Amino acid sequence: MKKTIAVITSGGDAPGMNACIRAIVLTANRFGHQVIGFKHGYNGLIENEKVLLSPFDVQHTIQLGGTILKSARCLAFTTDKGLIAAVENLNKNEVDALVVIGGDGSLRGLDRLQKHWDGQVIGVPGTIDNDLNGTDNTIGYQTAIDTALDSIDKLRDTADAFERIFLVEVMGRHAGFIALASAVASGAEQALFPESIDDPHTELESIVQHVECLRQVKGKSSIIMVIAEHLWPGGVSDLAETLTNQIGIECRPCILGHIQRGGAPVAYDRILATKLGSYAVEIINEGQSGVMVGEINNRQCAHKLNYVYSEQKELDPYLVKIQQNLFDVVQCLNLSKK
Ligand SMILES: Nc1ncnc2c1ncn2[C@@H]1O[C@H](COP(=O)(O)OP(=O)(O)O)[C@@H](O)[C@H]1O
Ligand SMILES: O=P(O)(O)OC[C@H]1O[C@](O)(COP(=O)(O)O)[C@@H](O)[C@@H]1O
Repeated sequence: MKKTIAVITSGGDAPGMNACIRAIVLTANRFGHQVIGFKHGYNGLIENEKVLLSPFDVQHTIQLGGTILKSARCLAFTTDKGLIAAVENLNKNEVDALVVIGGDGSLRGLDRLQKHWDGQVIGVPGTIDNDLNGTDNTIGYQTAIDTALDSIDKLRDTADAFERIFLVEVMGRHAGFIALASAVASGAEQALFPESIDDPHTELESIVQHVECLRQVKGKSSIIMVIAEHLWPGGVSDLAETLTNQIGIECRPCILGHIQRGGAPVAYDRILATKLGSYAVEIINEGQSGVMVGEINNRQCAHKLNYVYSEQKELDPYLVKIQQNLFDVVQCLNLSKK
């Protein structure tokens, strides 16, 4: 049966969203479905801001960062009035299935929508934060790590030249995936992320001790600390100032910010986005609804929407352990004293 499939990109944009839109359009076209793109996330559904998407419209977009459909956060969609307007426009356009490419908030919104709309709803994990269950990687995460890594490598050059201490803030809202991965890959001497720290202020003493021990072990040498955003009240600038005062060595802050959301998607994200976009259309054909598509151990899968966002996704415990062990200088010093 030929269907009308609507697609939006919502919340923080992520490299690979275009590759996913492309895969949805090309796969849908193969089955004779029509695709409507609504623009600016859920705002487009409420305002009926739409564009028909043909294979021609998505050609040569696989390599582009950002999203050709634009993205946004949309407070109105969280209200009953906004939700009703969105449902009315979906019905008015005779949409059979809605695909939302976005993060946990977008998928929460989609879960709410499905209770008020009869069409099929399918989520696709698109966020640099990787904070969704039901998939090993979200679209954009691998690119964000590489982007952060590129900057941290450059910081290391200048940090080494001046033998300085840098505190680098990376994104991740309430999840430490980008912080942990970019810290391990860059050889950062310290990684601080929400999953490893309950109350940052009670950790200050151990952070200070860690830096002092590093200086003792490594001599006057550069130190890179990767810190997840929102971890330290006042951010890395405040932490850098606090550390500078405590240890008497100047610590410099560096906030990578939205640079981590941009750029061409790496091959992994292009391929993942292509697989998940195609798979989303395939399960629409099967009549599925209320699920997010994902990939676990290289196998495509679909999990209920409320499963993917309800629980905090676990970091790789082995990676957490070795990041801590490799730079457990406090223990090194204690052992060398024995
Ligand atoms: N609990 C919710 N109910 C309805 N809509 C929501 C809910 N949470 C988020 N949304 C919608 O999804 C949008 C994107 O969510 P947000 O958390 O900002 O980004 P992301 O999807 O990238 O995590 C929000 O602006 C809002 O329109
Ligand atoms: O661009 P904004 O609205 O300031 O949002 C910043 C947030 O968006 C992100 O880049 C992506 O998060 P989401 O995918 O959940 O929107 C977070 O890492 C960051 O905290």
